[in-house]
Amino acid sequence: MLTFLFSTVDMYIRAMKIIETPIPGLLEIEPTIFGDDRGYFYESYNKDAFHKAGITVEFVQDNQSLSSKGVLRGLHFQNPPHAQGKLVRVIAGAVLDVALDIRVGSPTYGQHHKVELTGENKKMFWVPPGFAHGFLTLKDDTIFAYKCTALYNKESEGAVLWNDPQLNINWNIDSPLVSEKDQEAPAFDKLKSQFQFI
Ligand SMILES: Cc1cn([C@H]2C[C@H](O)[C@@H](COP(=O)(O)OP(=O)(O)O[C@H]3O[C@H](C)C(=O)[C@H](O)[C@H]3O)O2)c(=O)[nH]c1=O
Repeated sequence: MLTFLFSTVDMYIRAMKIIETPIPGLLEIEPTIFGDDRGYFYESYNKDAFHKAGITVEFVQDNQSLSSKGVLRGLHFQNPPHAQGKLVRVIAGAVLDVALDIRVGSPTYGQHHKVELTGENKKMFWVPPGFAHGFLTLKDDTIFAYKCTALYNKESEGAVLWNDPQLNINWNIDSPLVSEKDQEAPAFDKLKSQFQFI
């Protein structure tokens, strides 16, 4: 029975359910939501629960952004030694969130995983260092919040072109609102990734 309770695919930890993705290391997380006639409560981060789930990282910076519908931010990363792991979620609204494996030597190098994060589903997504990250907002007034395992370091920032056809990411949109910086990001085959798969 214990084995069943702690299967490797869905581990039920006190405050959350961990769901593995086709890319090892990328995890979807469903927190336990406590609802009552006032509304809801949930732990958006619990160090003990995360460490028990194997996410034994320390977060050092929290970020938050507001976007209208049809905004695409990404695909971004910071190069080593400033690489960031990100625990991302949507406080209000909805996004299609994407993480792209840019670790040289990884069996899933160049592959991505998509997940819809919304204020309703309160789902979270753990994106370790070694992935480029981005999202497309699906609703107006979407508030995106995330914890980072390394501080912002502008000089180490890198990006991959969001609609590079070789990545085959289906964003379901032709013309999102993208920053000039993101529109000029290099194609994946021009990326000289500094991340090694270990
Ligand atoms: C990321 C960041 C930005 N900034 C400043 C730099 C710019 O003056 C301004 C907006 O930055 P940017 O246009 O890069 O913001 P996003 O496009 O939302 O970037 C983020 O979007 C994707 C989805 C990510 O995963 C990254 O965490 C991050 O790159 O905030 C800071 O001061 N600190 C920071 O940590």
